[in-house]
Amino acid sequence: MKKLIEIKNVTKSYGTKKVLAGLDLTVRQGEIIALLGENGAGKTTLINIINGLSRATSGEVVLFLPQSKIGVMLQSNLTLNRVKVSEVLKLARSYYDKPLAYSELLRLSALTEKENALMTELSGGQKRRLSFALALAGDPDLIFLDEPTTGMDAERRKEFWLEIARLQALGKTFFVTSHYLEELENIASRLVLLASHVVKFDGTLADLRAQNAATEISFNYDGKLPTTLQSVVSTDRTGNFYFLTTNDTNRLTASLVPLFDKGLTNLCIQQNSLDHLFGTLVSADKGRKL
Ligand SMILES: Nc1ncnc2c1ncn2[C@@H]1O[C@H](COP(=O)(O)OP(=O)(O)OP(=O)(O)O)[C@@H](O)[C@H]1O
Repeated sequence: MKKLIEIKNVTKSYGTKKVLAGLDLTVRQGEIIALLGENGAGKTTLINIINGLSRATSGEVVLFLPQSKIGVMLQSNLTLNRVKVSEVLKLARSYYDKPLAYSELLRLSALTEKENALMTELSGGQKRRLSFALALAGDPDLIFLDEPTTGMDAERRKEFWLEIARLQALGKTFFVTSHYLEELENIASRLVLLASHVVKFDGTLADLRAQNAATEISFNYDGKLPTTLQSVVSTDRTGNFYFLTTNDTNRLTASLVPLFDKGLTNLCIQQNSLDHLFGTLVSADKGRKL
């Protein structure tokens, strides 16, 4: 697929504070990249550098598309006093030679019923959706979404991600940051984890599962687990709730069978979640630094 951005050896420091140190990344058309990292890892800094809102201390960002074909949905909503939804959408369109049709922008904002409402009258989730539509006003090919679903309820989040999937099918590319990892799990085609100032992981969820532990097994059990359990990668215990990970589900489950007669209940087997894998990677990274 066509290259859209190439980031080469980018570093960024604020005074003596190092945020990015030799970061390399290539973005290709049609990808939905989830940019992951703890608070302060440098996600917004990287997005700002790519968009020319902040300057890298050194290194290079090469764009293979015009800046006007990049849309950005910032982390905070812009709210103008005494301006209606319809007016701000029309204003955003006026900045571009080939904007999306007004009716399409209104549909993307999911505010058809609120077309004549003032921006100040919108709820938090509605403001987020309006910010999304504004980012799409110029019909961009690459869209940055910084914490896009903050304030949206479960149903609105679902609708939002369906819209992203629809736009991806049309060839649009997305770069997303969110602390709601469960919603990125299904949509992201690629995960990029920032930690210790560099890209610590770059690949698919399947790659991440293969490199760590593919499956989570949890259950309730009173007492200590026997040493006969097979293929356990990690064990966590809170009271009588056990949380195990494994790369060989069948072997571990088979070795748990004798515990059914000894009070094991609520056995649950599922694919390792991005939430848990992220935690594993971040703590491994911190462990290495000690
Ligand atoms: N203008 C600035 N001046 C000084 N330090 C800054 C500035 N902007 C960001 N930082 C620092 O750079 C680091 C990275 O911040 P950044 O906002 O990029 O992190 P983030 O990964 O987006 O975090 P979050 O998940 O909380 O949004 C933080 O330690 C932050 O305090």
